[in-house]
Amino acid sequence: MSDSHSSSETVATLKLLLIGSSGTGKSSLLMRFVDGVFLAPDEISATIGVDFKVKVIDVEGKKYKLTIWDTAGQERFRTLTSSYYRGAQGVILVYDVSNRDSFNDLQTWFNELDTYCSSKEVVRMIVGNKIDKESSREVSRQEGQELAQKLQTLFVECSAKTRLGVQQAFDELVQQIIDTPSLWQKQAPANVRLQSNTVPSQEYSGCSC
Ligand SMILES: Nc1nc2c(ncn2[C@@H]2O[C@H](COP(=O)(O)OP(=O)(O)OP(=O)(O)O)[C@@H](O)[C@H]2O)c(=O)[nH]1
Repeated sequence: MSDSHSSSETVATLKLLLIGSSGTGKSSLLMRFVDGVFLAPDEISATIGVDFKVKVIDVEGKKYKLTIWDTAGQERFRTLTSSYYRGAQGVILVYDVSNRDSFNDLQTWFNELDTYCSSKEVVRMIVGNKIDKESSREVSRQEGQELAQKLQTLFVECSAKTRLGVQQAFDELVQQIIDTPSLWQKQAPANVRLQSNTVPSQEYSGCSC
């Protein structure tokens, strides 16, 4: 997969979400993936509400527009939760490998995901971030893998700081979405007359939840 600077002729727009407890590095992962940067702790602030970034990527000669949504981990900043989940095709649940509480919190995040995004097709991935903090690691790679197996999600460990594993995480998630056409190939051709009980879509109608 590679970057593309033009958003023309995109095959589909894919909506991806980042969820997980506060401070796990969701905004940092988004910035690393989209902008290629990592902000120092004194340069980054907690997300208030929702933020999103757009990136066009090239997969096997076809362009896909990713809209990647980053929500606040802190409960008091979370609003409009259901609209945030609506239409998502891929969800990344982030924990911090140096913070066991953030790993234990994953079940709660998973429950929220199940509540708002009941479709079994939506691609889920657990990401253990901050692997550069190896000396203060509290959650082993094996534990992460076992939870992912139990919850039937993809699993990647990474570091937004060093960028190790970040591209791989997004690549695997997007590839799995592309391999599940029913998630995003719901657009009716412009010249097809829709049945009266069919809701017309604009660019796509990947509302999977
Ligand atoms: N060492 C290290 N620190 C990281 C990494 N990713 C993020 N951080 C730091 O962790 C802190 C929290 O990062 P954020 O990206 O703001 O976390 P968040 O999950 O978006 O937090 P909320 O917006 O409150 O939900 C910041 O000080 C980051 O610099 C990483 O891979 N390694």
